[in-house]
Amino acid sequence: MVAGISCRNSLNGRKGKRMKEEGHMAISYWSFDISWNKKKGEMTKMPIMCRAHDGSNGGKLDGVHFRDPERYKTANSRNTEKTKLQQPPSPATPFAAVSYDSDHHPTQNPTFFIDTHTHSPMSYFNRASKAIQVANRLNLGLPSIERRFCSNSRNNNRRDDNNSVIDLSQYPTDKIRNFSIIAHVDHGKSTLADRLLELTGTIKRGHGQPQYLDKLQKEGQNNRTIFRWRKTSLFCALRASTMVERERGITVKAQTATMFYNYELKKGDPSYLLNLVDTPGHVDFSYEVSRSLAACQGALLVVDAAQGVQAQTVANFYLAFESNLAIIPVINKIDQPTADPDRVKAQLKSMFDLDTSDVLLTSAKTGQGLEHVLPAVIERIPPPPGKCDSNLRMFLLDSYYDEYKGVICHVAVVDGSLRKGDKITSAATSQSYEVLDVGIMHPELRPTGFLLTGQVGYMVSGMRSTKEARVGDTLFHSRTTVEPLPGFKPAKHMVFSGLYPADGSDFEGLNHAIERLTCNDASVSVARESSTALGLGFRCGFLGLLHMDVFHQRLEQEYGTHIISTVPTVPYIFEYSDGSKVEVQNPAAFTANPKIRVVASWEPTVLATIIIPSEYVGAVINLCSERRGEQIEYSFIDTQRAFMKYRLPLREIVVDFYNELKSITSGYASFDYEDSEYVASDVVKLDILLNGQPVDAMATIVHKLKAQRVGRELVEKLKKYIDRQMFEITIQAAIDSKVIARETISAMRKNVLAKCYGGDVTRKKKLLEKQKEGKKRMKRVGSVDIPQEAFHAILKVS
Ligand SMILES: Nc1nc2c(ncn2[C@@H]2O[C@H](COP(=O)(O)OP(=O)(O)OP(=O)(O)O)[C@@H](O)[C@H]2O)c(=O)[nH]1
Repeated sequence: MVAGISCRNSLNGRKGKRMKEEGHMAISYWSFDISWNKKKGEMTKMPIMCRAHDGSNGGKLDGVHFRDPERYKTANSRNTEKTKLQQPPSPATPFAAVSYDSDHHPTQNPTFFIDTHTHSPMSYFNRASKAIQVANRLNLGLPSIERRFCSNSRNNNRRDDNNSVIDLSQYPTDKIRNFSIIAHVDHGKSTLADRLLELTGTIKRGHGQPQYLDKLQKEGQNNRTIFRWRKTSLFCALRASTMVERERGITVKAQTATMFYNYELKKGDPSYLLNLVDTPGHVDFSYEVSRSLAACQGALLVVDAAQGVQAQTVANFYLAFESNLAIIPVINKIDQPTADPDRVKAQLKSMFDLDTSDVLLTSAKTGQGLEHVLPAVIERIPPPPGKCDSNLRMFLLDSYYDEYKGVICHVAVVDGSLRKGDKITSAATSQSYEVLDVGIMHPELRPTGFLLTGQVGYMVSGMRSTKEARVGDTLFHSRTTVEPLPGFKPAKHMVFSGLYPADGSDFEGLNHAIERLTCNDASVSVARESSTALGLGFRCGFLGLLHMDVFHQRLEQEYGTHIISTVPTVPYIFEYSDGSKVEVQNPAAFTANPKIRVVASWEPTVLATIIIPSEYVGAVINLCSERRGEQIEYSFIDTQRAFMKYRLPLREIVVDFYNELKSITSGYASFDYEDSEYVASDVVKLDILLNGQPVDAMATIVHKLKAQRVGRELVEKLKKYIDRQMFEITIQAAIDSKVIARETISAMRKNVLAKCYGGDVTRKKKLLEKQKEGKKRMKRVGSVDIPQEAFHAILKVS
C-alpha cells in the first residue's frame, strides 16, 4: 500500500502536515530518499529511508523494503538530527502525495505537490516525476498525476489562525473536562451549546445559524444526497439528522465539540480542553443520552426558567446521577417574562436535593450569566480519571458513515493513548484495524495524529460499515490484553414496523435507501420480509415512534422513496402448550396452529413519568386507565404541578398516546418513559380480511378486551379509504377465523341497459343476469387495490 511518495523531510514538515490535514482520507505517506543518477538517467537509489509518517505498515512491498514502523521512530529522529547537524537540508524538496480511499484505491483526483520556494520549479518537478516513474515501475499503482505547484497549493491551503495545528500533548488529564448538557426537550440545550462554542471562539459569533450543533444543509440530487458543510457546520451534522432536525426543531443525534478555554491563565494560551456533548431531549433518544454520558464526568442540567422541572429533566437527572456525574444545575431562559427562577430552584431542591446556591442563572438567548458556565465546569467537574501509562482502552461512543472518509468513529480514550498508525482490536468483534486518521471535533474534524488519556475525538480505521462499530464497544491495542470497559445501555428496539415500496417494483430503490440510511443510523434493525399484499419489503425495529417517523421522513426526503409502512407493533412473547416460547415482532408471522395452542402471553411495559399542571390530573388519570395503566406514584412537586408514575403497556403508548396526552392537557404535559419488564397479558392476533382473504400487512396484536373496539375502528377506517370497484368488497376483522366486525363496500353498477332502446324485457333480464355472473366471477378473482392512505389511516387506530 503506497499512498504517496516524497523526498525526505517534506511530509514531516509544514507542507506535509498541511497535506495530511487537508482531509485526505486514509492517506499513508511514504517517504523515499531518492537520488537522481544523471549518467543513467534514472533513479538509482531507492529508499534509503522510508518513513511511514502515520506509523502505518512497514514491511515488504513490491521489492521495496520498508522499515518497521516501531524502529522508524528512532531511525527517523537520529536521521533528522544528523541532517540538522551535518547536512543542512536542501531548502526545498519536491513531494507528491496521493490520497487513497478506505479500500486503498487511489481517489479520483490525486494531487501532485511540488515545493518550489527557492529552486526552479521544473527541476524539482522533474525530480519528483522520476520518483513517480520509479514507483510506477515497481507497480506501486500511482494514478495519473495532476500537477500543481506548491506556491499554488500554498495559497489554496492557507489557513487561518483557527486552523493552526493543534497539539493535544499540552492537555494532560487535569486540563481536560468532559461534560454533557442534559435537559427536557426545548429547554435550550442546543442554544446554550452554541453560545459556549461562540464564547470559546470555536465558532464565530453571530454565524447566523442558530443551533450549530443541530444543523446542516442538504442538497438532494435525484436519489443521491450531497451534504455540503456550511461555513459553520459541525462534523456531526454530517450524520444528517438534519432537515428533520430543523423541521421538527429537535435534536436527534448527540453531537460533540472540543473547545479550548483560557481560565485564570494568560491570554492566548489555551489552558483547558473542554469536550462538550450535546444530547437529544426526546424520549426515543434517551439511548443517545446514556451513551453521551458515558464519555463525561459531569453534566449541565438545563431547566427552563418558566416551565420548570419536566419529565425528561427527571429522567436525565437520574441517568446522570446513576453514572456518578457531577451535576451543575442551570436555569435557562431567565429573560422570558414568565421566568420564575426561584420557583424552579425550589423544585430542584425538593426533587433532586440540589443546593440552590449552586444553581447558575442564564439566558442562552441574550447571553446573560453565560460567563459563569465554563468556570463552573472547570471548577466543579472532575478531570477524567484514566491512567496515562496503562494500555489503551477506549469507548466507541458513536459512528457514522462519511461518503469520502468511510466510517468515522467517535471515541473517548479512557486509558493510554491512541495514535495514527496504531493497530487496534475491538473487544466485541475481535476484528483488528489500523488507525488511519485520528483527531478532534473542533467543531469540524481536525486531525491531531493522536488522542491522549481522557480526550474525546474521532478515529477513522477502515471499517466498512457502521455495523462493525458497535456502540459501547471497547477498543484496545492489538497486541495487548485489557479488561473491556463496562458497556452502557444498548439501543433497545421498542417498535417494529414493515416498510414496503409504494411502487412494488421499486424494491431495489428502497433496499438501497435503507442500506444507505442505516449506515448512519445503526440503531435501526432491518430484516427482509415479504407480504402477500405488499410484496417484498423490510421489517424494521426502532427506538420509538418518533425515531420511526424520523426514519420514514428521511427515507422520503433524502432518497425520494415512497413507502408504505405497516401498523407499528411491539415484541410480544407467546408460550405454547408444548412449553416452547416465541418472540413475535411481526403479527403476520404469528399463525394459529390447532396442534399447539397458545397458553400464555406477555407484553413489554414501560415506566412512564408524567408531569402536569394540577388541574389536568383527572383527565390524565382517565387516559392512563383507559390505556391499561397502573399508577405507581402520585405526588406534587410544588403547589401547581403534579408528578405521576405509571406502568403502561408499551403497545398502548406507541400508538398516539403522546399526542392525546398533549391534547387533553392543552400541551402542558411532559412525558418520559423507560422500559420495564414483560408482564402477562391476554393478547390476541387480529386479522383483517378483504373479500375473505387475510391482508397480512394489516394484521395486528391487541389486548383481548380491546379487540372488538379496535376491529370495528379498523374496518370503518378502511371502508373510507378503499375505492368502490365493479364488485362488492367485504372488509372483516377476525380473531382466529371468528369475525368480530364487518363492513361492505357496494359495487359500482355499470348501466348494461344503456344501449337497449325500448322494449324487450327478456333481453334486458338476460343482460342483467350476465352482469351479475360477471361480478361474481370478478369478486372471486379480482384483487382489491388498497391505497397507501388506508395503511396510514390505520396507524392511528389504538
Ligand atoms: N427566550 C429564550 N429562548 C431561548 C433561550 N434558549 C433557547 N431558547 C429558545 O428555545 C427554543 C428551544 O431551544 P433549543 O436550544 O432547540 O432546545 P433544545 O433543548 O436543544 O431542544 P431539543 O434539541 O429538541 O432537545 C428555541 O426556539 C430557542 O431559540 C433563552 O435563554 N431565552
